[in-house]
Amino acid sequence: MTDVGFDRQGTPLLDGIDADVGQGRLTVVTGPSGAGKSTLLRLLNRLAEPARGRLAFQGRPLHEFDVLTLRRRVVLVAQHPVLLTDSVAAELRVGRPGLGRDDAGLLDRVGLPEELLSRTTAGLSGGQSQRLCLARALALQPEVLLLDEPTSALDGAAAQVMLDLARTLTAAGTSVVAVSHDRRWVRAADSVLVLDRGRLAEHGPPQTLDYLPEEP
Ligand SMILES: Nc1ncnc2c1ncn2[C@@H]1O[C@H](COP(=O)(O)OP(=O)(O)OP(=O)(O)O)[C@@H](O)[C@H]1O
Repeated sequence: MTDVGFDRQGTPLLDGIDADVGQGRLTVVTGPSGAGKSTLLRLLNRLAEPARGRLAFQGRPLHEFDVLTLRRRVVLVAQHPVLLTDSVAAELRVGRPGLGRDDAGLLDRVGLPEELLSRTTAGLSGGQSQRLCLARALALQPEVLLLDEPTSALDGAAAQVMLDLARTLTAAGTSVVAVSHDRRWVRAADSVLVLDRGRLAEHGPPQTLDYLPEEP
């Protein structure tokens, strides 16, 4: 991101954002509510388009990518899960109809039991739905995973599974960018972007930051 800005109804919502998301790194975007964190994440796979500045992925301007191709490589898991099918097994195949018999493995990676495979999506809890959306995203084997508040619907143990998964993914070369208010995520990050009222207030490894989220 180079000098990136985004406006809503003529008012700058993000401005002057300069940042790098390195390959195989965990980047955490944090800061007060309404600072523009989700909007920043949406810019990274063209769910929002910048009003100013430049975004590039692997050296190529983001606007040159075919949107569908980009969104299969840079996959966003939204804060509020949207399930697209009526069964857990079908949900895992949304992006990869030819997916083999790795369903149980995908569920296991996000901390869901294999028994869910025979269930409908209708009866899932918020936390289960959020994790199923993440498993659906993992089926695409993304190069970059964008996570918006990945632990907002999870208890402490399940939240730790998510953080461990993020670190496993980065160790395997996937880049993870997560919006989070959780101090554990901030402390575990390779790099942190602190947004405040649409500006990049701080950017660096966690130990160099003044800002620490209120949530434990
Ligand atoms: N669809 C929309 N229409 C109008 N305003 C919006 C819309 N989406 C976001 N905003 C506003 O843009 C600003 C930034 O929103 P954004 O969701 O990016 O912030 P955030 O830092 O992710 O907040 P939070 O931590 O509360 O999720 C906020 O003031 C918000 O009210």
